Amino acid sequence: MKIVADENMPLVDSLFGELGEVVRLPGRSMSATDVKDADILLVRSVTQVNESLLSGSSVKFVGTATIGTDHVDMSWLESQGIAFANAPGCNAHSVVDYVISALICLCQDEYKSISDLSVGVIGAGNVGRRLITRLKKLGVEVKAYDPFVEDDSLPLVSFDEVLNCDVVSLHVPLTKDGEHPTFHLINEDALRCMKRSAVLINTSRGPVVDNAALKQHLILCSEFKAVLDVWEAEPVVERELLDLVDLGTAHIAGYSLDGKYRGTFQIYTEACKFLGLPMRKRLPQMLPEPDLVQVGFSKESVFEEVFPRLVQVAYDIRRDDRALRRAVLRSTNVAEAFDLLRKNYPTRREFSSLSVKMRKNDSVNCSKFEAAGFKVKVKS
Ligand SMILES: NC(=O)c1ccc[n+]([C@@H]2O[C@H](COP(=O)([O-])OP(=O)(O)OC[C@H]3O[C@@H](n4cnc5c(N)ncnc54)[C@H](O)[C@@H]3O)[C@@H](O)[C@H]2O)c1
Ligand SMILES: O=C(O)[C@H](O)[C@H](O)COP(=O)(O)O
Repeated sequence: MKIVADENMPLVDSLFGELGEVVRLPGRSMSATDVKDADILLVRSVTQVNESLLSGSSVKFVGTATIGTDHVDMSWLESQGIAFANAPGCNAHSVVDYVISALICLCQDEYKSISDLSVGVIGAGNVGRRLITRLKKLGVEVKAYDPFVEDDSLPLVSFDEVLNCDVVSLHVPLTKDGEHPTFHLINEDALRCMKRSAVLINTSRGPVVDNAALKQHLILCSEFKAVLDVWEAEPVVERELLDLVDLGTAHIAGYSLDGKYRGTFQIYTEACKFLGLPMRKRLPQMLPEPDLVQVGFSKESVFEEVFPRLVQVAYDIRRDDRALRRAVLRSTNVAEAFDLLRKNYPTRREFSSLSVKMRKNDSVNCSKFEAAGFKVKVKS
């Protein structure tokens, strides 16, 4: 059996190696010739999986180690009887870590606490729900908008109402058809409805925000802030827009090691099911021990003061912002520099890989650290 896989997918050899011959290729330039005689195709979001890639090939199963599926023509795959799997929720916690790190960073600049904010979450799926849960437990006022979800446990409001929050964070798939398409969901009109001093965070897909309208809005409204992990013309990043946003990163919100491993593992699980083979590997055995396992604070520490520092120890979004700005400034080929940053992304672990050492009687702070996504170890 021949398995063609994106070269930037971890664990492929150890998981799929025993199923067949694995050939690893750059995802963005994968061609019909590359995949013609493959049985299994494993991709990430940079490979367009459609008729022109797969027509006449022997591919029977396609797996994408991503949450998003907008790069895959699923109806064509179905019409051809080609099985398909993505990895729902695989890196959802990583994206939530990213958003919390962004909020902490912006709050620090204004000497504010995260609990001073109201946050509007657009899209209450795997990422949105986890974000809502963590933020609510941290004392943040949260509202959510999702026309496809009915759930009394969620703080669901109308689109206009969600846009009225201090922060609006996008967690929708990129869709162009149907009753509620998300292409340019945030356009000139939506931006005008938001507060003048609002923050827009986009970790979904670039075209969910009309980038030209956002650029114009940032030029006209100096108080408005934007945090962009995804860009409309990826892998090209418009320099002028990058200069205007507060934080800009190279589509790495979901790039925790945990999330990437989970993504490959989820499609390995689906491939084994498809092939009717037993799964011989388990994910926890494969994840390495994190470098930083535990942190502790002095007796006098106050949660509000140590929490931002803890978040930045676990994941500091400013490092990824600096890396993108440096790459874009120095490179003559922005697209290549963007892809290289993603290919060489350093190991990042999820908040949940880090334990906070607490005193036995400190139940209030224990629950706050847990709410933020960290593990808590109580000193006996
Ligand atoms: N930047 C990254 O690294 C990264 C990582 C993971 C996911 N993503 C992106 O984030 C998206 C969301 O991830 P998820 O795991 O939460 O997906 P999900 O499918 O679990 O949830 C998406 C939610 O969006 C809702 N939705 C759809 N159209 C909507 C609309 N017009 N308005 C409001 N809500 C709408 C759906 O009902 C669903 O509840 C993915 O599709 C992917 O494109 C990006
Ligand atoms: O949809 C997803 O899961 C994310 O956007 C994913 O992290 C993108 O990473 P890529 O597949 O481009 O490496």
